[in-house]
Amino acid sequence: MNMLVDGEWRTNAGEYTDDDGSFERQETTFRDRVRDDPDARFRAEAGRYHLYVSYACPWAHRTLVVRALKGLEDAISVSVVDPYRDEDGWQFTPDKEGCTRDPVLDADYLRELYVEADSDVTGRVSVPVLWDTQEGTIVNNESREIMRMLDTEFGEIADRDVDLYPDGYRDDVDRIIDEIYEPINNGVYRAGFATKQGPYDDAVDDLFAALDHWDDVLADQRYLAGDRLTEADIAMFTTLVRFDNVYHTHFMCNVQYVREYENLWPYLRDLYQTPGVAETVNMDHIKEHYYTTHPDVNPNRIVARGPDLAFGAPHDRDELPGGPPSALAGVSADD
Ligand SMILES: N[C@@H](CCC(=O)N[C@@H](CS)C(=O)NCC(=O)O)C(=O)O
Repeated sequence: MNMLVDGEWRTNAGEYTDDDGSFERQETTFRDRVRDDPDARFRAEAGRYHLYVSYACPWAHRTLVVRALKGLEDAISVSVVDPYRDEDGWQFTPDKEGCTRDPVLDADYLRELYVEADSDVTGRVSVPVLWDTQEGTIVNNESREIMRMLDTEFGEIADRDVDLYPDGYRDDVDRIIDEIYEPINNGVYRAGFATKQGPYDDAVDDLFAALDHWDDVLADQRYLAGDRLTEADIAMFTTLVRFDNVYHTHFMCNVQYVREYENLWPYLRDLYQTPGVAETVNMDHIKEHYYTTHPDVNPNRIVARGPDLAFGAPHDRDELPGGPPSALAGVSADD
């Protein structure tokens, strides 16, 4: 695998899978927090933080959705890496459609930012990254924590009063994010990167048992935690929106398409149609990344054509109690 070891880039630093053929996701390295507190080292401020993402990455996508829903576009700037990741890791290719340069170091590779933050860093060079332009360092590179910071610590700075971790729902939101992580969010990777039949079968069993479960839950409630849109839905969304186009085929999660689920498919369309969300989905980057970046899985790098999904079709979920935050009413792509 490709990673930084003591600040040096290595392209042969061990394997993705353990001896049993099971995929193992590494712990992320930078775990500081931005806080809504004037005395905090990383205090919430407009214009101070920069977010590095790939449109392809479901983890990074979570942070983009929260940024869009809260209206943090002016306060937190973004760089988008090339969806194709080769041996050199994530790269900045500003001339490519949808990609941007790095305004911080004018770097060619994301790994340069990691080394700038810690010259001895050992770890994977992953997105998302929340960068502090004041200290010139990485605050955090764990999507769940960045999602929470953008949601709860930038209240005064955000354009919209959108709370995705509301009082009264918090325990459920945390529990659901935990519950869907291993079988669903990480489950598709466990299936796709398994190098033996047993771990693949286990991953697929867990994945579809969990999808069946949440499909049942969503028969009677609009969102995962009930009648409110929360961070748990965002965590689910970024996996579901990639599912039929990528995970079903590329990662062999082909027991069922999401679009065949009675409730998950309208739920996915409902989330997609929530103001601000559709603009965060770049299916070209998503498909290019997965189909071209994993030579062990798809050595010829052919990008599968279909399916063309009707994310904009009516969903009828508004018949259930609740709905998107009222602050989003009337918000359109141009706002
Ligand atoms: N736990 C991390 C995982 C992030 C992650 O694995 N991102 C992938 C892209 S989808 C990545 O950048 N991988 C590059 C690598 O691991 O070398 C998070 O949720 O933020």
